[in-house]
Amino acid sequence: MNQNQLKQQVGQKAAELVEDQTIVGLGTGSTVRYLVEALGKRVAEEKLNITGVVTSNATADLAQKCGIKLKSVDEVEQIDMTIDGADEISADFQGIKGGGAALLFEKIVATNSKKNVWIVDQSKLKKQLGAFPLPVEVIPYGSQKIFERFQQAGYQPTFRLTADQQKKKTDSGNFIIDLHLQQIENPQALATKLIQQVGVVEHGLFLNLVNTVIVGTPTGPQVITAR
Ligand SMILES: O=C(CO)[C@H](O)[C@H](O)COP(=O)(O)O
Repeated sequence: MNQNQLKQQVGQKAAELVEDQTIVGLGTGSTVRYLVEALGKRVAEEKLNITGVVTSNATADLAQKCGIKLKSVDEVEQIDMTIDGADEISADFQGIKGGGAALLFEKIVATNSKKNVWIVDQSKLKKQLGAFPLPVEVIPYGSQKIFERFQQAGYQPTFRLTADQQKKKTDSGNFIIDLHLQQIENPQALATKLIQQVGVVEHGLFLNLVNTVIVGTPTGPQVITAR
């Protein structure tokens, strides 16, 4: 099974977990794409009555095409369950997200959800976080100064660029600086340091947010729940 097939497997499995009459947070990325398509199918075939709260314009476009009705996070009291992808997950269920530049809305939706589930292929499971570059969303004004401070701290930053070499803009019009850290010894301490930096809007460390992960493996999806 290739990586895409594993992503499809967990996207479809997660769609089965969604109950009728619930409010569902919909993450962003290629794995979530399969989830949204499978949910759209359930809406059409089973008349499943759900409301989606999206985490990006890309997911909003897809969900609308799939016939899923949407509300913004501010229009709902609470989200019953959010299902999202991840870039890395450590053994203690901490994660890095933001590979798709949607980390800000993803974290807002996740922190307003009763339950968070991540869907990943098995390559995303790691002993320790940090091999995947850690995305940090920064406001454009002063972003060069933040970049230089990250350089001085030894974080090996790079601005994320578009295909035509422009600084990538998030759905909120911010830039992404990716930190090439290799290993993150203390995710909580780093998270605290980053968020204290003026101009940093959010970072891709998602800590203590998830307790269920569905992992795609060649022998089928495995649901792992934190103790
Ligand atoms: O955090 C994200 C977007 O900001 C994605 O969930 C993460 O990058 C995983 O993406 P994919 O499912 O395409 O591997």
